Amino acid sequence: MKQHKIAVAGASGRMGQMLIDAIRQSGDCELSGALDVAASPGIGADAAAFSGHTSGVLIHSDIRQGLKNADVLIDFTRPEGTMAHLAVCRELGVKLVIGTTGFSEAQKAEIAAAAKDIAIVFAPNMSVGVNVTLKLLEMAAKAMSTGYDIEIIEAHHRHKVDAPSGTALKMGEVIADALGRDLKECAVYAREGVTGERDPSSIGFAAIRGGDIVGDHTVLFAGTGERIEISHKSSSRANYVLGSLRAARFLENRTSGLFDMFDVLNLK
Ligand SMILES: NC(=O)C1=CN([C@@H]2O[C@H](COP(=O)(O)OP(=O)(O)OC[C@H]3O[C@@H](n4cnc5c(N)ncnc54)[C@H](OP(=O)(O)O)[C@@H]3O)[C@@H](O)[C@H]2O)C=CC1
Ligand SMILES: O=C(O)C1=N[C@H](C(=O)O)C[C@H](O)C1
Repeated sequence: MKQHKIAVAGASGRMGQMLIDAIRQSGDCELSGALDVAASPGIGADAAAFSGHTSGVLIHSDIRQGLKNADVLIDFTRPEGTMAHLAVCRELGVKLVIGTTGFSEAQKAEIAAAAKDIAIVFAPNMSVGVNVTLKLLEMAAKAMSTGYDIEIIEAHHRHKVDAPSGTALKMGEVIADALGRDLKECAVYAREGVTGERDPSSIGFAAIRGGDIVGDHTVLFAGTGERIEISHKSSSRANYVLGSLRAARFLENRTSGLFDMFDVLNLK
């Protein structure tokens, strides 16, 4: 019995395609709709065609059409796409798993407001490993609150459009919170020229883009006579896909509220 009727936004994208295949292979999920932007070459094609299968679901650009049979929408698109999907989900009472990154503060506030009416899981990284790493970072930051310089280094494929990654920013937030700092005040996103000595209260970020790197994150705690590196490396997007389906299942009995992967994985 297929319990979860899932629509996928960004159906022709890297995450969308893998998700559609994972839904096909799951025992309990059914693809109920597929969305993409009007200009996408995938519009009108069967959503599973890329993997040589037939789902019977065509990729639409009409959001209402794509959502008409869905319990939950999983969105891996761009912030402007997510915001358009969010408005229609709210209107139709469709739950939402948001994996997209790169939102402004105003857009995040709109997502939080919509969660008063519909249940939403919103997380910059759906992988179990990354979320466990976030917990490790919380502990490490508390234990190394003085005498250690903190730098966050991330590497992603050449197609990624936002930097630093949503995950790197989340790592920065978790560490800043653990240290009683405000990331907005202590983050350093770029260094060039005569920068002066490092401010010990700063949290630095470095973003590397190249090739087909799926997603690597390292947090460096550099002290005196030692340094500690806490790393997570993705070898495929399967971890994000499996986490997204867990998030969709988690929403089954929830009608409203804003959740993250700590809620889904019981890490709070
Ligand atoms: N939370 C997590 O665990 C993860 C998050 N991500 C995030 O998910 C997002 C997508 O990543 P990825 O799949 O690699 O990206 P892709 O570019 O491969 O896919 C994005 C998809 O969204 C579509 N799209 C683009 N703009 C819009 C829009 N305005 N409205 C609706 N659809 C749109 C694209 O269509 P077209 O190709 O025609 O432009 C494409 O189908 C990124 O923000 C990324 O950072 C990625 C992996 C894991
Ligand atoms: O764009 C990607 O690929 C990824 N984006 C997410 C992010 O910005 O953190 C998650 C993962 O790192 C892959």
